[in-house]
Amino acid sequence: MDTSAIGGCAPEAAICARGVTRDFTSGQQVITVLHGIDVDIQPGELTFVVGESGSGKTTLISIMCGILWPTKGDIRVFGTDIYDLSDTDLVNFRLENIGFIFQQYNLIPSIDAASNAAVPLIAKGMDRIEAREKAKLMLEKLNILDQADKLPSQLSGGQQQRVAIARALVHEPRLVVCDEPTAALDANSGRRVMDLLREVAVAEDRACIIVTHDNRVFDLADRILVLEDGKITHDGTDMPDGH
Ligand SMILES: Nc1ncnc2c1ncn2[C@@H]1O[C@H](COP(=O)(O)OP(=O)(O)OP(=O)(O)O)[C@@H](O)[C@H]1O
Repeated sequence: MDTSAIGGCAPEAAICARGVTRDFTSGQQVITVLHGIDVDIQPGELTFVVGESGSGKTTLISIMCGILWPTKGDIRVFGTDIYDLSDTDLVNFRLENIGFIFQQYNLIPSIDAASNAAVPLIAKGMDRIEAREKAKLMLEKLNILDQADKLPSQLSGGQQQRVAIARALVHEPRLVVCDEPTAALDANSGRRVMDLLREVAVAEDRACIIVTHDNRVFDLADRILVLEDGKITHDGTDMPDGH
């Protein structure tokens, strides 16, 4: 495998980020939100990204999952330099390899929960009936099979979040990226979702990155990265002292 494009990338890394910088323009002002992030995410690990509001967590994971271009720097996901791909190849790469759960669930309002959860399978060409059946198995694991025929508007916030989680996991992607996946859930449902993320997303050839403020689940992390003002200030198996 060619590792020349990104310095020091282990071929087995799930994600290798080098010098990742992201600027946003607001009026005349340019704000640098990420300052040259270098990090490797290992397969088989549940990695948490924590940090104050505005520290750049969502920006970082959006870049890692191929939906937000870095201003500078490189990202390699399972050996592919994703921002060197054409737009079509990047869409296909995401479809094949990445599941994401964002704070906005982005469910399609006109189709029911099972069809929403089946979207990645249908996009990959699976027959609709088969895709719905597979999606229902995931809804069952998330304890909301009884909501399968309901429209998103008929579901509570926590139920909608679980449909979004089912949609992210249904095609068994190698990389799962989640922004606050337990935010709308009670403690038991939150644990259940974390167990499922571990079960589905963490295997030798897979990885899962979770942005969370939820200290109820910190003990489940294999690795915790703390982001402060767009820089990684802590990288360890636990939270830094005093947190
Ligand atoms: N599209 C954008 N245009 C301008 N500024 C942006 C944009 N997206 C993010 N920002 C700014 O970048 C900074 C980091 O945002 P980001 O959402 O990555 O932080 P975060 O750590 O995920 O915060 P939170 O925990 O509140 O979700 C913030 O100051 C935010 O206002």
